[in-house]
Amino acid sequence: MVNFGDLQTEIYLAGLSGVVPSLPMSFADLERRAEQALPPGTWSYVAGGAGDEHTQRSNRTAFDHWGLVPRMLRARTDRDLSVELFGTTFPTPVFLAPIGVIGICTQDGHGDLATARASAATGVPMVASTLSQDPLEDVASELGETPGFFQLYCPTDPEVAASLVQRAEAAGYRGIVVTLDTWVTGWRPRDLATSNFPQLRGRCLATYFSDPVFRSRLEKSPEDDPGTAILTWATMFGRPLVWDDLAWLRSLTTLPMVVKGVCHPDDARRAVDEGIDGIYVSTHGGRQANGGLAAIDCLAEVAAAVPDVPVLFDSGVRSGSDVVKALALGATAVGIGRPYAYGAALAGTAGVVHVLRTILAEADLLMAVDGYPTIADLGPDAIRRT
Ligand SMILES: Cc1cc2nc3c(=O)[nH]c(=O)nc-3n(C[C@H](O)[C@H](O)[C@H](O)COP(=O)(O)O)c2cc1C
Ligand SMILES: O=C(O)C(=O)c1ccccc1
Repeated sequence: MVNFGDLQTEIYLAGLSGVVPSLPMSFADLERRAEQALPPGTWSYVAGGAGDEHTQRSNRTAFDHWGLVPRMLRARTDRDLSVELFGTTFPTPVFLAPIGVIGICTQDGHGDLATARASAATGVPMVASTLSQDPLEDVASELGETPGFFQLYCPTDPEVAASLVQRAEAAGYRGIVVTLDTWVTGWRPRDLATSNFPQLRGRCLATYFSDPVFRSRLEKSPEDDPGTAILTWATMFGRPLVWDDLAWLRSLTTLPMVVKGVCHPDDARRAVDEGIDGIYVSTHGGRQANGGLAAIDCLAEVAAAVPDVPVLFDSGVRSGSDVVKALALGATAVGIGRPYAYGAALAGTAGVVHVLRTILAEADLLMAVDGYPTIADLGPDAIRRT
């Protein structure tokens, strides 16, 4: 297992032999190099967001108006970053957020597998997207000892939805994350300007195309008639989910079920009342709705509303200090999104591992310096709005 805290020592010691890191040490550098590494269409799809990207920017800038409060004389060398999620203890409080085009972010076109290998190497769980270049079973088989979760984009066809969930369960995923904020695609000027939507070009549909129920809806197989298969996918992609659907969704599996995209405490409370096991606060990285609140500003209120279930969080996390702030505001675990896609673009599995190690090493050192040796120490007193 990778040791996160040792990264700083490792880098300085290597420097004594004249070796400097080949991969970026700051998010700004990572982003710049990923832009050079990715094909332009993939870059704008990943980096872009909805509308004029105000929400996407706010997801980032909002972290700046939260400040951690340093506490002294609480130094400890036996720091513990582990968290418990649905009965499993994970070594760190971060996870890999679902990224539907991670498959095409690596040069070999198997970025989902590369990410799963990074998850296996680090113990950082992956939330595998419905939209993958390799079928969900193949992704699961690369996860090694690290438990994974499956993210469901609920299709309009209920039997296809049930099939996807059953396959995820059979493949060994430990929970289902149902994304609620993407039953239609947000207005994305960068992609519209280039008429580029990767899935409509047949990318990242392997889980669908390998699904027996989806295939039964086609006259010809996706191999024989990919055009019709893609259009059929596009027609059934997003079920307009309403509260009345929740009991049915919940009945599809006995695995823990998490709902993603919740930003209002009433929605969180109601979902938990209706049997949902975890709440995932997210604004989808500002890719879906523009003109909204920053996700980090929604977190504390949602977390306070559902004290008895895990609260996952993503949107705008770029550094270890962002992770620590989200934990202090009530997250149980914090999702890394675009940064690992950029790591994958630069160096596949090694790039994803590098991004996770840098973020976690910074989080660990920050907790050390600021006097919060364990995650349990990071309560509301640890953070203030400036
Ligand atoms: C290129 C891209 C593809 C994504 N695909 C999915 C997906 O398939 N399912 C999903 O629930 N969220 C998806 N997301 C949203 C992420 O899970 C996460 O909410 C978002 O990336 C967080 O914002 P950040 O990357 O700016 O931190 C995607 C995000 C990006 C950037
Ligand atoms: O790009 C996304 O964020 C995403 O997850 C998605 C995938 C398919 C349709 C709409 C959004």
